[in-house]
Amino acid sequence: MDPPPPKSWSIHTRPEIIQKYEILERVGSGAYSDVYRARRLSDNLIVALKEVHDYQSAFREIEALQILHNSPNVVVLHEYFWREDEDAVLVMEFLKTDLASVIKEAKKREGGGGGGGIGVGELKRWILQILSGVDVCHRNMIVHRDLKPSNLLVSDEGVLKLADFGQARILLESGYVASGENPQPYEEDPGEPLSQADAFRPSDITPDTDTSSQGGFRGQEHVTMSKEEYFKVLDELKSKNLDKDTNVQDGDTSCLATCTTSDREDDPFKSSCSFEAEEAGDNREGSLTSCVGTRWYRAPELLYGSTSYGLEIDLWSLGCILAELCTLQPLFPGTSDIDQLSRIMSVLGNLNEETWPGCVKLPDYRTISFNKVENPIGLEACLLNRTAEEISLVKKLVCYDPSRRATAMELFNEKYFKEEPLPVPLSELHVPSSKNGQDEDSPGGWYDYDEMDSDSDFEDFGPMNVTTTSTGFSIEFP
Ligand SMILES: Nc1ncnc2c1ncn2[C@@H]1O[C@H](COP(=O)(O)OP(=O)(O)OP(=O)(O)O)[C@@H](O)[C@H]1O
Repeated sequence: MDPPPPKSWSIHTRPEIIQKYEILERVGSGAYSDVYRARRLSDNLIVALKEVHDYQSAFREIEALQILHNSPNVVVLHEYFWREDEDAVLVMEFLKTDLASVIKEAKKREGGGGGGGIGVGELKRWILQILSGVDVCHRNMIVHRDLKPSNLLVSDEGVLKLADFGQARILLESGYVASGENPQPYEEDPGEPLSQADAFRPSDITPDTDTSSQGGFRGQEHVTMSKEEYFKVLDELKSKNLDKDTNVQDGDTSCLATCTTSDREDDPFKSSCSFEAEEAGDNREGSLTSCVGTRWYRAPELLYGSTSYGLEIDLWSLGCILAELCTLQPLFPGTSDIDQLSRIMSVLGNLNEETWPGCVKLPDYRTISFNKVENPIGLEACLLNRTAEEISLVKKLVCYDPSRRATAMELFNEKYFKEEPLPVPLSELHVPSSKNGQDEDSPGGWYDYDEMDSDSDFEDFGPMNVTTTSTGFSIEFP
């Protein structure tokens, strides 16, 4: 029998919750939350109760999940509890495993000679599900900002669902995202899930009529749009957003931008934010913080401090995830932001106007410079023994210039998914029975990215020369 959960958590003392749910155990903790497995007393449904300790994170998650309601590859929000001065509690469908565990198990099979890795048909099915989830977010102009294998939850049946929208933002017009009012308690009505009136809820935000005609901002209709049309819509929305932004503070909130010469005395990166940094940098006027996402999956524009990025940051993360599914190894497992960039450069080559027109305008472009990478190894070297089609898929996403990254919708139409071996049905996927190695004390299990905790870990670099420049410093790794 499970030991009783600790009673010190506030969720156990809230009558509105314990009247409806029996809390069974704590299944995980994140930067902003504790998540419990619970039983809904009315019908014994097993649910996840996510107690979110950060107002903004809770608001964003609720807002995004309501807009994405009924999307098959996004976790379902059944209900939420929201009261002033108390943590929000989100009641979600319970999904007992995730893609990180799928990868971990596949690796074990490979090591044990049990058939090896993830079969191509399986790989295709996993990828298609991820693309479907990312596509519906992006057609709703929602940038997830923290895509990684452990945020892709998996049901017993093999259905993959995007979760953890605590860092998500809706890239629509200013003032369109959240009014600052508190959402009111909300309960899913299966008949008309998002139609309750009266109080403000994030679901009261309706899409811009100009753009909804372009292809459905809700649900799962898959509208065929060329890349040009798709980006035209995105560009229109982005430029509308920018027109209204009179106060974009590029650089102020960046991870590296604050490294000035005066910061160098002790540790040149002491001012770097951690990968779980607070989002104080985001503002309602449209300037975004670059301190989002988990480092290994963080796009180069974020690492260089951009505060005016778009959906493309998710596409970079997606590319890293696809590569990881292919090789069962993280593509760029950086131990600090600088190490992250240097790993990327060793594969893709130096960042310059040729590889990414406009990169010199990135807030931190001149703050730090890297040695010239004479012979970048290329993505092929990271994807040994994978097919040309698989390498090409990853290349379409893992490229410097964000405007060159393929959209999720484009990737759907790749020949790769229509060729033999075809994507397997869900029933043929290897679904782990739990999150690997997970226990109460180590909710993240084997895959908890401990090594990413520090942003100022220079030990891995070996010798380096730090030179003061007029704008900051330059580091050379001889
Ligand atoms: N619906 C769910 N069903 C089962 N487990 C879940 C569910 N949602 C979250 N979890 C688990 O709870 C833990 C924390 O969840 P989540 O990642 O959403 O929180 P967070 O505070 O936003 O985390 P992070 O630090 O990764 O941003 C994770 O181990 C996750 O797998």
